[in-house]
Amino acid sequence: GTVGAPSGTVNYTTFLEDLKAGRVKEVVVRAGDTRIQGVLEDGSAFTTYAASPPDNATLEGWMARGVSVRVEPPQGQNALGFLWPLLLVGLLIGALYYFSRNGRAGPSDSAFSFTKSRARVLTEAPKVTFKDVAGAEEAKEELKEIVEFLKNPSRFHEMGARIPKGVLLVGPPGVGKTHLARAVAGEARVPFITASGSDFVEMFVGVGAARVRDLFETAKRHAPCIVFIDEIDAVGRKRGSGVGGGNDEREQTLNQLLVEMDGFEKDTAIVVMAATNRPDILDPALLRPGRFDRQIAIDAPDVKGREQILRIHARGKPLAEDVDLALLAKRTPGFVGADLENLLNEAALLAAREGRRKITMKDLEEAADRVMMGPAKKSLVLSPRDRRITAYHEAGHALAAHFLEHADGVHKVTIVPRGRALGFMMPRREDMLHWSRKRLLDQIAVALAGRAAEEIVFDDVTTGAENDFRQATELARRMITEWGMHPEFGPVAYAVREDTYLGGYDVRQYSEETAKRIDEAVRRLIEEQYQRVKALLLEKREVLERVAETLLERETLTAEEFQRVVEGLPLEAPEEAREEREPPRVVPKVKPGGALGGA
Ligand SMILES: Nc1ncnc2c1ncn2[C@@H]1O[C@H](COP(=O)(O)OP(=O)(O)OP(=O)(O)O)[C@@H](O)[C@H]1O
Ligand SMILES: [Zn+2]
Repeated sequence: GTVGAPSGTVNYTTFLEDLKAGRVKEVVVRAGDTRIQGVLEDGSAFTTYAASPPDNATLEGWMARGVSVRVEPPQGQNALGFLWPLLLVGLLIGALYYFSRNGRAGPSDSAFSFTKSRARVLTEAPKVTFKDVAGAEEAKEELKEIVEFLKNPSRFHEMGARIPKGVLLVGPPGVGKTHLARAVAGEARVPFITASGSDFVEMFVGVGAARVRDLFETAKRHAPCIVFIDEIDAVGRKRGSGVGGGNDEREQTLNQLLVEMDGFEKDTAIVVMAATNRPDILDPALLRPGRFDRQIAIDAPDVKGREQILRIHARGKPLAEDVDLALLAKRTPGFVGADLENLLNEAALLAAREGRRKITMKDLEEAADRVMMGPAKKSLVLSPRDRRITAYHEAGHALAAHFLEHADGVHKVTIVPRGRALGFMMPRREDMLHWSRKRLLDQIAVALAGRAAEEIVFDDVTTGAENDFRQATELARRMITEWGMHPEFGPVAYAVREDTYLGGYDVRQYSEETAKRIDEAVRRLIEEQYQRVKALLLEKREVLERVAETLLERETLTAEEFQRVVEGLPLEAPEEAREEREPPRVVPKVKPGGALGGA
């Protein structure tokens, strides 16, 4: 590869031609992402976008052509990790299927070192401004001061005002940390110099430190400016915490960074912004006054924020009349900016592929499913038995979601496999802030309902409920240890959650003996809910059969279709049902009680 070769964006077709002609040397893809980056034999770098994330067979095909393929872990992994337990009740995971696929592909064997370009300098101020950043109002407010400073540093210096040198943006992946930092530079009309923490992670002692020095030399030449370091945790990890003790190279790099931050003269107008989703693993020295002493948290957007983000990214995209972005925002809890941008892009591709001129609501809904779960695997042929099990499992989730008073109702239930799931039931959930005890219990019951249905109908159970159990158990445990919702344990915080944005991990605050009691109580709580939901399904056995059989016939049921099947009404023929779909009727549900936060 070449160092810092400009990475031009090419058409996917061009890429395929290059591929056929043997001109492609290396590619890097991110699992679940449509972006493909690579290097041609002549050393030039390129970027292209596939219509859907390349699957293993495709990657194997490329490898067979002598291309060296590297697959990086999915970007949205964390965002999804936190979304799963909250949004998707009822993944039936084909564990065996999944593992066998992954075991076979193994593209990571052929990893190669993709030469990282060093700091990228945008000498022109970026065009992005605060109005391109939706939501994040508090963050923008806090950053205004920095914008003012960069616009007119001497005024601040004359006043002897102390301006933060370093600002740490903290938040889960894809919430727009980079986007926001770029907007600060855009607002202030100053150059934006970016680097990623991983650019500095090198094998050879001294290289990383030299790059840090380089970065700040560049910055000084362009001041006033913003230096942005993405993934600062890659260099900023606590010292001495490396595997097997110290890592000289990394420590030297970190030390160099500290030296540089201390070293600006008082009147240098450089603001260093950095982003991380793991503030907890940063070396405390980085957070000291005069370094990254200002932290700004950016959270996943709420429904309003999601709608605004959708509006921003829908600009310039032709939307059909039936498109309701507010409704789409409601249906995408847990989605971050990057997911929403991706969603609109996927929808545009879907419409374009079918030769339509406008993006419809159906495109958007399909795109949302794709972003969440990966593209539908239409070609995956399940055995009749697997299909039946999946249908009953998902029907179980759906019935529980429908009949339990405090559950969320059904938005959609399907046995079309997607991503790792063989089917799923998507609840009609609109917000995730208010969780009452009753709602949580129903939620646990809904999660367990898939397995309960399997047990009732097949008198046997499968491995497909792994994720359901993880979800149910986590909720049960948190009800007891964090939310004070178990009579035996009272309103005591047994566990304090560390704010890692990675699902958090618990710092235990209780004795061994309490730990045992908690485990026992979790087990009892889950067992109770399992029995409760199993009794419900037994009572509604007829409806269960009806829903499962209809699923086997139609594969997917929308909210209204599900409602009709439950009531025993006939469905329209599949085609018409699709064409003239009425807006879904919102079945009013009991509004959940007091704000519990952190749910
Ligand atoms: N609040 C927002 N308003 C508008 N667009 C957004 C917003 N948040 C994210 N996006 C879009 O999502 C894309 C990804 O965001 P960005 O790369 O800034 O996220 P990030 O938090 O830096 O993620 P990572 O930690 O993975 O680098 C951006 O290109 C931007 O267009
Ligand atoms: Zn399930």
